Amino acid sequence: MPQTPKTPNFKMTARNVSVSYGTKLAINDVSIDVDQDEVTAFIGPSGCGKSTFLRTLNRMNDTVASARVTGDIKLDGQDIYSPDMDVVQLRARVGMVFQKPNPFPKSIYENVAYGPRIHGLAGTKADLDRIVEKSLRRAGLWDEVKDRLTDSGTALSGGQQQRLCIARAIAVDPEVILMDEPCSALDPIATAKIEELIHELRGRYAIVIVTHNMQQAARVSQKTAFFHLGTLVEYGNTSDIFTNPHEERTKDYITGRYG
Ligand SMILES: Nc1ncnc2c1ncn2[C@@H]1O[C@H](COP(=O)(O)OP(=O)(O)OP(=O)(O)O)[C@@H](O)[C@H]1O
Repeated sequence: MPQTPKTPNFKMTARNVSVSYGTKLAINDVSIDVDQDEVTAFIGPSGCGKSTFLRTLNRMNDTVASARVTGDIKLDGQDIYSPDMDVVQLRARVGMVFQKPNPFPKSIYENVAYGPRIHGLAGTKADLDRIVEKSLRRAGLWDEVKDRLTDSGTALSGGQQQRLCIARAIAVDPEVILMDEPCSALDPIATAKIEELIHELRGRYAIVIVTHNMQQAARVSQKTAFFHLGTLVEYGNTSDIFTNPHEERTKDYITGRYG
């Protein structure tokens, strides 16, 4: 039976976004919609601008002095580059998980409790305990750490550390989670756990993932964007991008002709 196309439910919209570092143009005129209910993957050869574009979605590029972003990016219709946007609040709403797991050198509990505490999300210690447990459960880590919440987060395995970082992002109740090559430092078993987790989190959060691994993009995402030399070459349903790409450059990349 033919599938009824899903009604789009856009959480973020980017229009004509360009990014330069000094005089070097890293992203040129990219427009994309991020659907609330889907996982969106960014793929493309090294240096094509995937991470740069990802970081525009929660203004992480603000931290790079030479970076200049132009164009228009909206979250629920609100301009995230508007002068009255509270960037701390924005980064709680649009959370981020990095390539290398980066837990704070604090206890497992504190890693997760820190954000809710500074954002005033818990009135009492019992509230905070509940948020910590819920976030660790959602990140698929609770059973492994519930008896050692006071141990240091940095003592966990790499895969557990990455799930702790996901729990830390979840704890402040984000709407969007950006993941910048979240499995590149992990072994295949830890990678499979993160991919499983992405499946479980889909729908609750809009998820955007940068990955070098095309099989991973095919496994975890519903939409794929292919970047090359700072431009968005093709964006569409993951199944179409991998089986029936429209653009020659996409075809060459997914068949391994370059990259
Ligand atoms: N902080 C920075 N300062 C100057 N140039 C930068 C900076 N970050 C990235 N670039 C340049 O911008 C371009 C895009 O880099 P970016 O890291 O976004 O690409 P990428 O597709 O994510 O690459 P990779 O897959 O290797 O991580 C590259 O030419 C890179 O050298």
